[in-house]
Amino acid sequence: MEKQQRLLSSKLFQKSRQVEVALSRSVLAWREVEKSRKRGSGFSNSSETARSHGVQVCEILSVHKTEEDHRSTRSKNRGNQHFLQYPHAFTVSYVRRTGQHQWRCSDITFHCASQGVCDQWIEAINEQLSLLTNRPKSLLVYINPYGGKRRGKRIYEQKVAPLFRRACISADVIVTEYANHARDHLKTEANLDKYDGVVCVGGDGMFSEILHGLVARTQADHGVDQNQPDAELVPCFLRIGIIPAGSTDCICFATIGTSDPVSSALHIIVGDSQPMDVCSVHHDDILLRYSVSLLGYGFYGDVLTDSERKRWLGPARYDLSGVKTFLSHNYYEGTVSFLPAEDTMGHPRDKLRCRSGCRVCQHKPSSEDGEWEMSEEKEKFTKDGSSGWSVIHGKFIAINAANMSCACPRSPKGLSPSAHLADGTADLIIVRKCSRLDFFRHLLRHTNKDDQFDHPFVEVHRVRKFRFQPRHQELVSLEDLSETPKKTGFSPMCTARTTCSYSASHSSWNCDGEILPHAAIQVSVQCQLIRLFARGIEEQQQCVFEDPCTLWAPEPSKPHSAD
Ligand SMILES: CCCCCCCCCCCCC/C=C/[C@@H](O)[C@H](COP(=O)(O)O)NC(=O)CCCCCCCCCCCCCCC
Ligand SMILES: Nc1ncnc2c1ncn2[C@@H]1O[C@H](COP(=O)(O)OP(=O)(O)O)[C@@H](O)[C@H]1O
Ligand SMILES: [Ca+2]
Repeated sequence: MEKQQRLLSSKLFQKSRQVEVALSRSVLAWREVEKSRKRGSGFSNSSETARSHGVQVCEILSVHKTEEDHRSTRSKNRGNQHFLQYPHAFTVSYVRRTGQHQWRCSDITFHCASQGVCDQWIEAINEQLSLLTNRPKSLLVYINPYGGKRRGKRIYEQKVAPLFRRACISADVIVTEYANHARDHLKTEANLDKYDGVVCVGGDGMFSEILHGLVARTQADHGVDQNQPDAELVPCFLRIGIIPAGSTDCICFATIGTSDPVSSALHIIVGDSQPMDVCSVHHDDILLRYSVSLLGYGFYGDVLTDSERKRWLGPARYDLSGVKTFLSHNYYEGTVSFLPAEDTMGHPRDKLRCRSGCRVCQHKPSSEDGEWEMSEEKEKFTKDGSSGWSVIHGKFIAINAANMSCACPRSPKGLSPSAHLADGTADLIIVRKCSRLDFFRHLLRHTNKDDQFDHPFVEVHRVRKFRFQPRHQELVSLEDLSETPKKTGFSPMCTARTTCSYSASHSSWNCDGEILPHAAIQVSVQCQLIRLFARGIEEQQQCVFEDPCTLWAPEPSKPHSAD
């Protein structure tokens, strides 16, 4: 094992135990000094039995002097010789993994013999922390006070703000007063030069506001016309952090592995960075919206439309509307065309799950790559009327485009368990007209380990672009492109009827939880357009880091000791 260079080492006290403490560029480690060798000076490498503990420097939040606490500890330990010998203390706050992707902040206090040693430790750790340049120092926070169970403000103030303060991060907080407040503020007013990131406290709908504000601002600053479906969009510079306080929170769940405000805050503090694909949704030459999670027509569109009328119910509205929509059992007729992503490493039905450091996402072809040019060529060729695009006419219960897994507490593996966060593709899931029982079987598989694509009426394709054209396209006036959705009218020629009273020729698109006013859309995946303060879901073993024991190996020359 490669030996790490020790920057500082001391014999200190932790609780009532004497410990050896050492700092390298990457690890802060400590281990109990064995009784037999307590009188010796410096470190010994002969101890194979003492248990080493350690924390990666990149997962230390902060270090500070422990004055108040220390005094009370001293009085508690009156008479204890060690505490009289070690009257100064410093506390290190660090990330501790508590299972199921949950992170917590833990503190450890080390007691030192002199003020000088204590200061030296604080300075040395702070120096290493200052080298971590990806950490945000200043954040712009938007809170939706009405998202989810209306707990956004309390969650931020009680769970997140204290951690930001501990990590010396300054935050300007805006509690939104109306829908699209955050989007418009970001788009036109906010002085973004002041910040290292934007934090969204709310659900997927609130995230969508931040996304639209930031992407629109970035394109405006670079003179890019978002309405052009072929425009090359400029990636957003600022990262976005999500503090989950909504109803589904699938963007947070699928990028961190849990929807937990404290874990999210810690990922922001350590300065994680996760690139994310964004789907642009156009109707002819007008940009309708962007989407990062689910674009769903039919079932999920109908669930959303119905649930909006039940907002007062909070997150439970989706379950109620889900059952109602399921019983309605509507289907819709139309044409789906898509450009398959043939040049990617993965497939929607493989077992290559997108995890922290995902190789499929790293492999994504860049615009300079031959691979990418080839697929662009193929597309042009197709527009002339030949191969490349695939076309499906039919009757569909649901058409879902999952740009990421869409894992959430309701469906822990998500709509498309092997979809990738940043590979430049989306998984297009087509559920054809089938019986209620079959559709129920398909839905049920979103909640267990069975393959939801293993049905004859379901097909799934990994795509770069797709289009949908409903069978009977109503005429849409330009006013209909405004943000307030209008209910589509019944076409007199409407034939896509169901056996139930609740039926319409067209459904709506559910775009990250917002209703789209158009049924006919053209969608294109914009590879890695944004970045989140996240790292993707960690494999359980990824929490293990380099063994701090290497720090205890003997130094060739005397280490810089602060004993
Ligand atoms: C039989 C049980 C079936 C359970 C099926 C669960 C599937 C859940 C898939 C969830 C995909 C979520 C994709 C994310 C969407 C969000 O962007 C978006 C906005 O989130 P926000 O409110 O935080 O802003 N959320 C949504 O659109 C919510 C979708 C939730 C759909 C719930 C559907 C429940 C279906 C229940 C059917 C039950 C049939 C029972 C028959 C007796
Ligand atoms: N102050 C506000 N008043 C009303 N609506 C708001 C406000 N701030 C944000 N919104 C809107 O609330 C909607 C739902 O927000 P979200 O945080 O996603 O909660 P949920 O997950 O419960 O849907 C979004 O469409 C967002 O634009
Ligand atoms: Ca993707």
